[in-house]
Amino acid sequence: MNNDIEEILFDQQQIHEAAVRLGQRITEDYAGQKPLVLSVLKGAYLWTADLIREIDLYVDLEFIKISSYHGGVTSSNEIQLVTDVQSDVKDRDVLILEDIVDTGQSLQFLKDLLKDRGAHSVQVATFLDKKEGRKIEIDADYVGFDVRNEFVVGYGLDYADLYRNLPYVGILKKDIYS
Ligand SMILES: O=P(O)(O)OC[C@H]1O[C@H](OP(=O)(O)OP(=O)(O)O)[C@H](O)[C@@H]1O
Ligand code: HPA
Repeated sequence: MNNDIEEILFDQQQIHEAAVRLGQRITEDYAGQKPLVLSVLKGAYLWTADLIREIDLYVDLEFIKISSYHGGVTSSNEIQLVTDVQSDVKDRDVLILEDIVDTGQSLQFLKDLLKDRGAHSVQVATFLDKKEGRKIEIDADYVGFDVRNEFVVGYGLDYADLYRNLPYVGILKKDIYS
């Protein structure tokens, strides 16, 4: 599996430091509040596990599963809600945890959904931000790392549902998917 990686971008130590850095900022920014942390499956499960342990607040933790990349490296325009959040988001301060914001379509879908359901505030903490990939003008509030316009895997991020268990983030060799 490691042989399929062109270049390692972020190792375990760098990832840990990003979680600490963002956790501290979120703890300060949400002081006195009890945010509803909404983890977006499957990709954000490791980021969620690491980041929430660096947030020194009472939080509710919920999961939602959406799908846009149907086994390949290009997103479909159609986002599907696969598994819905289990609690009411009305009047809640929701902090979405994403592994990556690329085209921005998934994030737009989620923000619209939460706003429609009456969330008081919606912010986003993404592990990776691929700004060059954007098709929709949308920004995350907290970013672990900016990443260049390459297909990356590991630390929750997949290609064809594989590589999520790599402990680091790397660029996938092009011959794997071309
Ligand atoms: O900004 P976008 O272009 O919408 O891409 C970002 C989304 O794509 C990936 O999810 P995917 O649909 O592949 O599901 P997964 O989390 O189960 O891998 C990733 O986890 C984000 O949720
Ligand atoms: O670069 C990526 N890698 C894995 N999943 C993704 N979803 C959007 N962009 C990516």
